[in-house]
Amino acid sequence: MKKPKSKQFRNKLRVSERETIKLLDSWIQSQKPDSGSNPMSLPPLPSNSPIGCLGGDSFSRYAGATRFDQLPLSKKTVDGLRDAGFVEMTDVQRATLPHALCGRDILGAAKTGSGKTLAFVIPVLEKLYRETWGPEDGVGSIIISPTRELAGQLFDVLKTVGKRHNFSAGLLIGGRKDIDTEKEHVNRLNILVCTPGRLLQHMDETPNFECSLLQVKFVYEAFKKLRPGIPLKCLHGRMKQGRRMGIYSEFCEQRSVLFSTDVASRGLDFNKAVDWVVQVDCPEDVKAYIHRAGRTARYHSGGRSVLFLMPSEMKMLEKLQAQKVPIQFIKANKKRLQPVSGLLSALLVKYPDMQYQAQRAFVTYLRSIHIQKEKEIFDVTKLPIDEFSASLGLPMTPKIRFLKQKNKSKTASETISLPASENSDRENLLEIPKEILDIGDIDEEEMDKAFLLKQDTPNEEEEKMSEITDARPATRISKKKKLKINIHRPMGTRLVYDDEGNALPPLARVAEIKSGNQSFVVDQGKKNEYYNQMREEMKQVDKEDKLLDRQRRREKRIKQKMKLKRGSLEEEDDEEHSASEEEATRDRPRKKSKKYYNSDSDDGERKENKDSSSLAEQEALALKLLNAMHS
Ligand SMILES: Nc1ncnc2c1ncn2[C@@H]1O[C@H](COP(=O)(O)OP(=O)(O)OP(=O)(O)O)[C@@H](O)[C@H]1O
Repeated sequence: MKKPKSKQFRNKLRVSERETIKLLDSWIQSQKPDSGSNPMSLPPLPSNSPIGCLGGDSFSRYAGATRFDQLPLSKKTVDGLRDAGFVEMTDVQRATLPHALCGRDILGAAKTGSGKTLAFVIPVLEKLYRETWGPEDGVGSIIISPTRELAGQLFDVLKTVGKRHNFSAGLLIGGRKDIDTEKEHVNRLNILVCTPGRLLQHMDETPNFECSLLQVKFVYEAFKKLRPGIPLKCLHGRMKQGRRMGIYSEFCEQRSVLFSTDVASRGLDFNKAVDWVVQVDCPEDVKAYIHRAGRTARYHSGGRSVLFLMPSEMKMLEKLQAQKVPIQFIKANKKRLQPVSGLLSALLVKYPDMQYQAQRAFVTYLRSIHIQKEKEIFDVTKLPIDEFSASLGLPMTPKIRFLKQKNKSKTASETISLPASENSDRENLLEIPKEILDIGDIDEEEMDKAFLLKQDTPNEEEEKMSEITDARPATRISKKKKLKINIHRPMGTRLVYDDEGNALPPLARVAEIKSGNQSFVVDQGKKNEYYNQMREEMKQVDKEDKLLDRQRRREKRIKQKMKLKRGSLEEEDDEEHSASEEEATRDRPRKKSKKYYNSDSDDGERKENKDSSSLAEQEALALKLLNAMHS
């Protein structure tokens, strides 16, 4: 058994790691390649050139590197690569890694087997390493693979190259039975390698599985922009532990408002710092209520707590009373209520990025209600969903996908073992027994689900269509094709320009510009009117388009008919022509009787001369006479 490392040794290790990270950061910053440049076009670094810090603030160039050890990588990654036999970089790795390491977004395409996997696995490891991501920091990176077998391969590469790091990682793919075990562990994993369907399943069903930071982040960002005149802070479980502690101590020292998820409700002792605890959503149970409210009135100091409940959640009051929680029921004075939805709509107009945050906040909140067990209190269907959406400033209620998929829960799971020992390098990554890796068929349903997620709000007709196509395998291919096309389709953004030609947010035309600054105020009525008008315009345009299309098709049909008719006439003519030629050469005496057409006939109808045989005889006779005259 390995001797546990002493606290002193661990501290020393941490300090040296922090210094290494500082050095790596300086190296990356000082030598970063120009954005959009191709490192492959630079002369390769000579193999014996010095690497890393060259003294003072000077560092070696890493764009143009040909070997992994010429890049600003952690020793853990370089060692992992070397152990696996990776020394020289492939082209795609040379082209992408210098950009990826300095935090740029990359869209890479290269032929199969060219080494794309390492081109994104290395930056994942390095990013988390330089952020000093630890087990308590939860999910830091998600790698999505279209198929289970590819996900399995990626996971193997990650395990091999990252074996010297201390991250936990998991392979989340469909096709396994017990998802509950996975749900218990997933929030403690640092790197997820998953297929889209399985990821969505966790997003829909796993409590607190939230990888986007969007209940608190939207509310916090929105209030910050509304400038309430008091410092605001935000605390959530997806924050790194160090940052969380920093916010916590700032909040204790400075008079401020802290927006927080339940992460702050347990354990954190704010001392006497908290005057009010405002619970804007219903706690999961009585225990959760007590934990939240318990952040105020610590020790001998006083404090207050207020809880907002929706009418459908009033049963929670009975539960609290049954547990002897002192409650004072307050009915809100409607005159003093100040709706914020108008202000938030204006914010969403001014900061279009926030529209997506608001949508996600809406869906995430409803999902958190949906997955609660106490259904007599938490019933999504009883919530005023449209009002809630409008209260976030959203012009339209987003579609709530998970409500429709209620009973469609897929089977899935795998045995996950968390690292058994801190001392074992190999076990620092989650081990998934290889034999239970499902490398079966490509999961079409997972792919479809992911594509559907991309389509922001499919209309009802499209949904009906997809139900029909689901039921008819023969049309399934065309459905998939359509969805694939949609994925790459540019989003339909409507741009409005001001007099000087500057692009404005979509609702700017119905907004009033506040004098002095560039902020917009959108009147709710005007906005609705605007959308109604747009809808009417679109209906009209649609009608005209359909009419035009019908006309065009009719004309085409007529043309085709005429062509066909002409074609058959010519064909017949040709046939007769060639037939008569053939016969003329083959069998002159049995020459076909001549046909005559009635030139008066407008419709081109042919009339065969009934006296054709006598005419032939007459011709023969005339010929005979002529011959006799010449002879
Ligand atoms: N720098 C390298 N040196 C040596 N071998 C490498 C290097 N990079 C990748 N490989 C090996 O090349 C093979 C293909 O790599 P990888 O699977 O990453 O390719 P890919 O481009 O992702 O392929 P696909 O498009 O088929 O998924 C693997 O066996 C991998 O171990």
